[in-house]
Amino acid sequence: MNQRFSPVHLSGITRLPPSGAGMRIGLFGGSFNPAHKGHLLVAEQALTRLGLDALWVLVTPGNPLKNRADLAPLAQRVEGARTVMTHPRIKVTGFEAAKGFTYSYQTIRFLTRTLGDRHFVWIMGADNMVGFHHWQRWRDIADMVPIAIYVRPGSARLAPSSRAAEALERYRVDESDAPGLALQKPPAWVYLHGRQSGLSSSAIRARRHVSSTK
Ligand SMILES: Nc1ncnc2c1ncn2[C@@H]1O[C@H](COP(=O)(O)OP(=O)(O)OP(=O)(O)O)[C@@H](O)[C@H]1O
Ligand SMILES: O=C(O)c1ccc[n+]([C@@H]2O[C@H](COP(=O)([O-])O)[C@@H](O)[C@H]2O)c1
Repeated sequence: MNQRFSPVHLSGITRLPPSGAGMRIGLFGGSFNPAHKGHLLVAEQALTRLGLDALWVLVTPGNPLKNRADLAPLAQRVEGARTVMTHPRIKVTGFEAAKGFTYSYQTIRFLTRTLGDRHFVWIMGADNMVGFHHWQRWRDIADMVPIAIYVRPGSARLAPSSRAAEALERYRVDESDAPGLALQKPPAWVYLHGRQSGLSSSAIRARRHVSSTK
């Protein structure tokens, strides 16, 4: 077996990062197939704008709504995310795989129950807000944790009129109140505008595919 992906190595990537009572922690889930600077932008903006103590990058074993045919191994995606998102308050983990979690509501339920004295915020790009109503138990997610949406080219106009955004409209928090979001009782969500990145993992994969077939 390739040493890099051995079970021993995997155990190191599936640990939960350390944290303490009262900490404000952003949960930034994703495929990161591969990670890119757009992810770093969202993570850094979330840290600053939401006044977070830490941001945990949760590298999913596989988005339940995406085809896994070209999904790189978890260890490789975690390593890539650690390389791209170097920041003292950003921690990358693949812990959902070790727990056997498929859906984000499982992850959020587990974290909010077992670490009930932390203040978690779920973070996602605007494209995920557009399809959020397709997620397993999305209304329960909104009841469990405040949510921050970060603007993304291509979804900037669609996200605010998405089905989930309309259903949750009355819980929307003004952007100027974003620093207090982590302490708000859910449902509560904010739409963050700011610097945008046009990068995407699918475009990177497509470019790699073209150059490998040349
Ligand atoms: N350029 C970006 N701007 C804002 N949010 C982004 C950007 N790229 C990714 N995100 C967000 O980061 C999280 C993880 O995204 P993911 O790993 O699926 O990357 P992706 O570039 O969207 O991948 P793909 O192109 O394969 O769908 C998601 O919440 C996604 O909305
Ligand atoms: O729980 C669900 O039904 C669900 C559906 C789609 C996506 N997600 C999660 O959303 C996060 C972003 O996924 P992705 O592939 O857009 O990077 C990641 O943590 C996924 O596990 C979760």
